[in-house]
Amino acid sequence: MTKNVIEIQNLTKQYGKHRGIDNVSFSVKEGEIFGFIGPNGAGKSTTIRTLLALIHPTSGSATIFGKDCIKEAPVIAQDIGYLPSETFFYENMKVRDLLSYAATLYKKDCSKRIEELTFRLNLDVTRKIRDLSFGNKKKVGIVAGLLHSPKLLMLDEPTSGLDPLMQQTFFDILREENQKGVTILFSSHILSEVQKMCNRIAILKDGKVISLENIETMRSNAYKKIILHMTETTELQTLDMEGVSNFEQNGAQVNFLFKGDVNILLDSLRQHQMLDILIEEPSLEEIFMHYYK
Ligand SMILES: Nc1ncnc2c1ncn2[C@@H]1O[C@H](COP(=O)(O)OP(=O)(O)OP(=O)(O)O)[C@@H](O)[C@H]1O
Repeated sequence: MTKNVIEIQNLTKQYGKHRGIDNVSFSVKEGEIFGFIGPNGAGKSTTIRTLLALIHPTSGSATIFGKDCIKEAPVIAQDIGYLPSETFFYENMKVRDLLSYAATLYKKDCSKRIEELTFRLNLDVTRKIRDLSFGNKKKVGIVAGLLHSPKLLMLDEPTSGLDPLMQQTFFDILREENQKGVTILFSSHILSEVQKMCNRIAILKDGKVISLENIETMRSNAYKKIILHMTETTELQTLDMEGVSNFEQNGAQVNFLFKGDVNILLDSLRQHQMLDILIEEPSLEEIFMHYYK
């Protein structure tokens, strides 16, 4: 049976009077890419920071590699790579020096891996941190998180600031790591990137895990948001069809969510004159409202 790399039991973090996370429980299996998704303020960072013992839980417990994540934090840290959502580095240091310094935290020679990663991410190691753009600082964070070839990666909103090409390179690197057996906890508020990368996801809302899903199940239940700009304001009676929900018509603009065979939908729409059609991914809030009906 596959081992659990992370096991979280009833983890609660209260920031004084403010809710951080409330009774969070889930586990991540060895070799999994596990998505951790939720809107801003849901508690993703709080969960990750508690697992890393950067903050202490109010109650509950968690283990990583079978060890208590608070009591044995220093031992566990040797095998974890962490990419925080916002990176803070010594602004005056050169990238090369900063990465060499980060490598001294680990009991191994990381120089070859630093070279490989900075090359792949096209990161100029001769520049000072303060002269880097937001995206390039993010790349420094990625290299710092991966340089010791950890067995577990905890990535908190890792793609913010990376251009699409770099995101692709970064995803390629993550997939290669995963193929070597590395387990990945990937937090995001972008459903599409989680769907692309992950095997399973936990959905967090208001500090609570509201659902644990297999990504395949989630995909087969995927909603699309459809926005139509009509040439006239006639009522779209024909859209009273299976798979349509949250239907709203405002003059010539029509919005609704659709789940099902898009060909049937397009056949139905063909009967109308339209100026434009937009097909978008619904927001997480919309999915929360409709996916779990
Ligand atoms: N240091 C703190 N003091 C007080 N409240 C905090 C603190 N850090 C987080 N919180 C609160 O805990 C809740 C969870 O925040 P958290 O940063 O974990 O969410 P998140 O899912 O990572 O959101 P985001 O996507 O915006 O980073 C929020 O309501 C937030 O206001």
